[in-house]
Amino acid sequence: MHSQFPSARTHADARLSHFLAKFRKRRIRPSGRTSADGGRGFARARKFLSYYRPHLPLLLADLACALLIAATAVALPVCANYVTKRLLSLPDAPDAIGQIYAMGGIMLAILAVQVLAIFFVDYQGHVMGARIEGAVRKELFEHCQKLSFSFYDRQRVGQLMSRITNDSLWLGELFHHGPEDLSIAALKFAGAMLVLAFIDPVLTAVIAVLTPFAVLYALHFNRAMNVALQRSKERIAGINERVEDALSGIRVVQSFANEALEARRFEEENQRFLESRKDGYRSEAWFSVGSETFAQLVMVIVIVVGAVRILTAGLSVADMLTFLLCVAVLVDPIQRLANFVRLWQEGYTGFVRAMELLEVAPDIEDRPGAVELRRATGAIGFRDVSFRYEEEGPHVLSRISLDIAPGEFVALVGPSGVGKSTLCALIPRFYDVTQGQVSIDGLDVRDVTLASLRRSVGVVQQDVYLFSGTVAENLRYGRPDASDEEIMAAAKSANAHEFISALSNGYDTDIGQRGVKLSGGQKQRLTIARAFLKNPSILIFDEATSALDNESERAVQQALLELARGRTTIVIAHRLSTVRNADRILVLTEDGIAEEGNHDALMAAGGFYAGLHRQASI
Ligand SMILES: Nc1ncnc2c1ncn2[C@@H]1O[C@H](COP(=O)(O)OP(=O)(O)OP(=O)(O)O)[C@@H](O)[C@H]1O
Repeated sequence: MHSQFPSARTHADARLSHFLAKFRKRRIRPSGRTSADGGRGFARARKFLSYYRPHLPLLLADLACALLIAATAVALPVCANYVTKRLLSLPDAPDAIGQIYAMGGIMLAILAVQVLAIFFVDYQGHVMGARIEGAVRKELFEHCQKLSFSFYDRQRVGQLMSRITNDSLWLGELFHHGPEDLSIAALKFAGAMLVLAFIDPVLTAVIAVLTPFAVLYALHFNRAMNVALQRSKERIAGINERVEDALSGIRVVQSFANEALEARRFEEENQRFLESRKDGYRSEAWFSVGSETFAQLVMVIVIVVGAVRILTAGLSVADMLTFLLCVAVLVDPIQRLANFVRLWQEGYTGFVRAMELLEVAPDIEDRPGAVELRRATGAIGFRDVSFRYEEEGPHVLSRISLDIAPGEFVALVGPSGVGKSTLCALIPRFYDVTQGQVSIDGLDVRDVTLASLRRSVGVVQQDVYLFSGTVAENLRYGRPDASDEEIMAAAKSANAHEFISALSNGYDTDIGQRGVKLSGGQKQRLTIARAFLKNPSILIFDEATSALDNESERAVQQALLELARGRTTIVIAHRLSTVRNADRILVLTEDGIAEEGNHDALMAAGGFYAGLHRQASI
């Protein structure tokens, strides 16, 4: 059964225009400015560092271990130099063998320290990274909960999910390896160069000259990898969006037999993702080849130049051996940096995407000094209210003024798309008025805290949304601390107890995702029971227009009347029976509130409402 009121535009039209309105809105990247922006880059760097604050002791221990790893790595060639240069040159000294064993012992002790430090860094460092990653994900999720309806009108859920889940996967590695790899690499490099400079400054200078070329090469491919990774993150978000859309709407997909179409669309996204991955891997391969070549090149140069200097400049074989050992220590930071750069790219692009989302300020927030709305009596006032969804868009509501008394039951009727739902959405501040004022108990809704406002207003929407889980869990959403008895009482008041008891596990029955295992009328009664538990002073009920059989409709109707008792109620009414019960009927048209009064008065006036009613009765 459809709405008993014929509409100026059909519902299908209204939904289509909703859809088009949404589509027309430019989907922006969450941040209006680019990540290249300098000031923002600085703020992000500070934000990045701030995540370490709760883990400072662990970070310091991590850095101390990094220092130990670097120091022990450089110490081993120095010990080798001592053994080869000092002890082997005096093989006849009485304690030479003993000293060699002693040096062996020292080197084993150094190795033991190194192993312990590596273990600490690997284990505790990763734990720290994972904790920070969890904190960022939590912050993202909590932030998303605060963003307003208008934000979600513009964004796609699949894309947002990708930012919260996929993109944050590398953050832990980044936060862990960032300080550790950089400090180990820098310390090892500096330590090895220092030892090398002591042994042979000329050979060291040759290596020092080569290093900037390696750095420039790395920076070049670093940038290419960055671009490719950013793109592939956007594309995996596109895949997420497709999956979310196609699986959430699987019933529509299958009923239109459009599985092949969806598969084709998915494959397009999949291919685009693959292409961006390929670009990334190409840059990565060039990068690895370059760093590996540099390492090998240094080794060859040391062997050749070192050998020449043994013959011509009196460099000892022991020094040459130490030199080669030091070059191995020197090459490690270069390879470590190469790995780190890849990791940095993955992690940092994810971090930037996370920050872009965190930088979106909720446009509906508590004003400074907002007061608690104590148990409201439920008087609602609209003063000269105008509203439009977009800055440049048309006004949906123009200069509406209206007073609703505490406890009044008001039915809102009118053609589809004139703004009935929009008008109601302004009361709990799902959107803020463009002009004018909405008040509850004489207080501007913008002057009270959002939490207390939304506690006072219960909304039962036409598009029933239930969460996966059991019946009881869904009901408890209305009041998390409700007892089992209270839940049952609410279900009884909402005419839902009987059908719930008949389910296989009663209140513990799993209702499937979004309540797919329940009928439309049953779902609506559950949401009414949820509102009973919430017990708000003001109730907004967007009556379902979809088919409910007579019995279901009666059950929902009774539940609604029961729920409305003692509270201010606004029903966006589609059924004659609801309208008849109302204290006052408001007819909203494109020109504003065209008529108001009770059923009899409006019928007697013979205006728009009477016309609608007559058509509906035919
Ligand atoms: N989130 C939105 N963004 C942009 N435009 C919107 C949005 N929601 C609604 N609109 C537009 O605002 C107008 C009023 O919509 P609203 O849903 O308030 O009408 P309604 O009278 O409740 O319709 P119905 O009876 O069909 O539910 C419509 O033209 C609609 O396209």
